[in-house]
Amino acid sequence: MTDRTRNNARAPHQDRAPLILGNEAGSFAHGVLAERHPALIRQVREAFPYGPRQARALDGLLDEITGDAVAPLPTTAHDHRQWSDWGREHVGRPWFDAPFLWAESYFYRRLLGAVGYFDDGPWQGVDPFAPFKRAELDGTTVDEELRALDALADAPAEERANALLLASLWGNRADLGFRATAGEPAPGEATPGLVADDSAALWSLLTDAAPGTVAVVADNAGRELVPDLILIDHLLTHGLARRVMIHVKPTPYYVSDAMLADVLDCLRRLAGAPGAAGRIGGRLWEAMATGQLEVRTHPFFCAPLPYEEMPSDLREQFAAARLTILKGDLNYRRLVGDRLWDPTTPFAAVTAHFPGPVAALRTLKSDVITGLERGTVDTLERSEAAWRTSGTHALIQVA
Ligand SMILES: O=P(O)(O)OC[C@@]1(O)O[C@H](CO)[C@@H](O)[C@@H]1O
Repeated sequence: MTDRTRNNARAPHQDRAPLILGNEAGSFAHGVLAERHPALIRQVREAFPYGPRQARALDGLLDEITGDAVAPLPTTAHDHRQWSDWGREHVGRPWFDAPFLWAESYFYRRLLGAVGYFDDGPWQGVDPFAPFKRAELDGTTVDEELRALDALADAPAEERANALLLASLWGNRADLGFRATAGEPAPGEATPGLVADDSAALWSLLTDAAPGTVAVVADNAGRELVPDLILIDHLLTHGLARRVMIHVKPTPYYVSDAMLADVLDCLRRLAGAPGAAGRIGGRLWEAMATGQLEVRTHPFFCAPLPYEEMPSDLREQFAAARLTILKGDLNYRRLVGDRLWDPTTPFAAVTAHFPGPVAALRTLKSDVITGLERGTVDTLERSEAAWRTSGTHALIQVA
């Protein structure tokens, strides 16, 4: 048992920070529920020739999220009981009054229901976000990013490692959910900056003397997952990890979140590229075949719950890992709790529930933040109003 598995007590700060709700006009959370979600329904509706039943269901969902109370899942849904349990306090009440994390998660579940994702029939399992993910992965930006690997091939190992870590970190900017609202600027257009950098601690946990299993909890597909996979290749080929488990979502979620199909698309994209990228793709393909790289999934990854409440089977997997790397903003919100923390609240305190060493690689795209120095917070507050949500800043935090 590690110190962390013993330390399952609630962090002392846990009850003091308020949960983020969607009902504060002008807040980031309110904007997501009021603007981003309706825009997303319209985009999905246009991206497929859905039949009248699906179109009606999407229109109904649009009406519901913009005005009506939260409706339950139909009693015939496979996960009806689970969601009625999770939604006991929210169903029948305004969408905006629910916790932001719950409302977003339930929105994606309802969207999948509207397009018939779980129903018997030809639309079963058709990812409503696939056209957006595919367009991004096929784009020329990915070609450029893959070509840049050739220049890195001869760089000293440490320089290469740090460049790949940063590429994986900043890959999190390419989040298609961000693009759902027309006119919203693409994230990260301003000069990027790290607000916390524990990269030295991260590398110190990964030693080639006694490499262990590394868990990577993936976030977005495409332009985020490609650099994640490249980083994983680096860990495996340099003996910094004996095995890597990459955890992905079981169903479509938050627009661009990665599923197994997306991992396969990215591997094909890499393997089909010329130069260093193609060699990396070939090695990863082989690593999948030998089990050195394993894709895993779990229903909890689409649950509206913080990691503190993860089930024991997942907890055991993370406890067994030398390091778990959690990618992206949503994983961060679920790791520390979707709360309005004082930004100087220690990261180690709010992640004490996590069963093993954990690293967060995240660009800042929501109000949640912990573990900052007071001076950093003061500088950020003076310099830019939207530093928490615009994706212009990022962090590497380790505990
Ligand atoms: O987890 P990711 O992909 O980095 O970000 C997901 C995200 O864009 O979705 C939410 C809004 O829908 C935000 O909290 C968050 O920024």
